[in-house]
Amino acid sequence: MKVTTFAPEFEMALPILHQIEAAGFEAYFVGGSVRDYLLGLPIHDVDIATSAYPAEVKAIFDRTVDTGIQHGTVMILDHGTGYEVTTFRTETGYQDFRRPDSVTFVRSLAEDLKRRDFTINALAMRADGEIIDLFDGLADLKAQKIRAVGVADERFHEDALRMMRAVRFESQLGFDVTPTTQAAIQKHAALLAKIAVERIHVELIKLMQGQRRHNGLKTLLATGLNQYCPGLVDQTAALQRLIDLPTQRVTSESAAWLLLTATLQLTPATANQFLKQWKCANDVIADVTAGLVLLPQLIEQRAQAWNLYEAGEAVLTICLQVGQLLAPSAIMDQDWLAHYAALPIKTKRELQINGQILIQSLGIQPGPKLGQTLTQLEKLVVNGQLPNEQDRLVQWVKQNSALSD
Ligand SMILES: Nc1ccn([C@@H]2O[C@H](COP(=O)(O)OP(=O)(O)OP(=O)(O)O)[C@@H](O)[C@H]2O)c(=O)n1
Ligand SMILES: [Mg+2]
Repeated sequence: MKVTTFAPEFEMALPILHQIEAAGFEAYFVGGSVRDYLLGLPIHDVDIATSAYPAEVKAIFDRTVDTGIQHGTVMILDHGTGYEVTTFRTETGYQDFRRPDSVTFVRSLAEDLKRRDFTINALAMRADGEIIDLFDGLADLKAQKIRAVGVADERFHEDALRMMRAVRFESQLGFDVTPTTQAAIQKHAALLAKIAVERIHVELIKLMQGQRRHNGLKTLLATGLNQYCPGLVDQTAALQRLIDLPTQRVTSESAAWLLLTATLQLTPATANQFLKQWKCANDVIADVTAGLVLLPQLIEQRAQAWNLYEAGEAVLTICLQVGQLLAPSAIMDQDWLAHYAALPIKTKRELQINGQILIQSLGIQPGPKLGQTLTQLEKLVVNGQLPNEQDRLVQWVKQNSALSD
């Protein structure tokens, strides 16, 4: 098969392929970019594979960086954006199920493609548009199948993370893992224990945000991969609830974790531990734990102005997304975004008073009481009980607060 038009992302990188070919070597676009282009999906990174050895690649171009030279990867800076060019390689050993014991550079594209994970990821595209399809990846793209290249057991032994990639692609692409590949995942699920949680995290969160989340989750559960994921061990009932939810997508990492922790019925405190085990970033943990406070308030329709204010717009947004899956009618009964928009202030910075002003205008001393009074004022303004005007706020302190005693 030959494609006649290129995506702009490929057009931009074509001079690199041409230069490598002109030097007498082979060069191809490979991996996810070829797959996504053939599926009509947006392209993320354009990866290039070549028969030229790293030193030969560096001799062809003016500006290069050794980004992963021991694995055969050189970054080319000659054509604007950096492009990673990787020498064809085979890997042997895999004693630890995640890193090859040694990488051997080879001159043959076939040798390189046959150690890739799935047939749809083992396609290569030449500068003239010819698609090299040694493992029936095109047929699998058409049939929407995720099939390991060659013997599935070997592919998962080489890198156990590939089992998570399989279920992630099921969700992202809406494809199905073939029965043979699925059986191999089930057989080797325990190898996932060898993989760093950070890498599993990336795949799980892509799965959770995919268009067919339930598809990937079903296979995760059916193969027992969940048994090697922190906090998901023996969570069959919760995962089944997640599978049975409406199919709308969640579109951020925080929303994905909120959906997962809410379905697992975690509290903010237990979610904090769960998310730490998954090595989540602190800002994600903060949003998700705040979301677990607000979400039930929204679903039970008891969220007050102060609750919305404390949560903030970002947390409200993820709660609405997740709430629409967990309790659609309850969540949609009120226009929470309008409630939020109507708040007199959105942050403390907007409050027309601060400690300095109180100290100056009332001659009071700094201390814990000052902080308490400011919080009191903040609540009164948020609840619409006092206008956000400096004079009125100072006046109120004079008349009401213990500070002026
Ligand atoms: N564990 C892995 C990771 C990657 N690959 C190969 O390297 C390519 C690029 O890897 P990567 O960018 O991680 O994944 P993509 O398939 O490109 O998917 P994404 O769209 O998420 O980048 C894959 O297509 C596949 O050919 C592999 O065989 N085994
Ligand atoms: Mg990629």
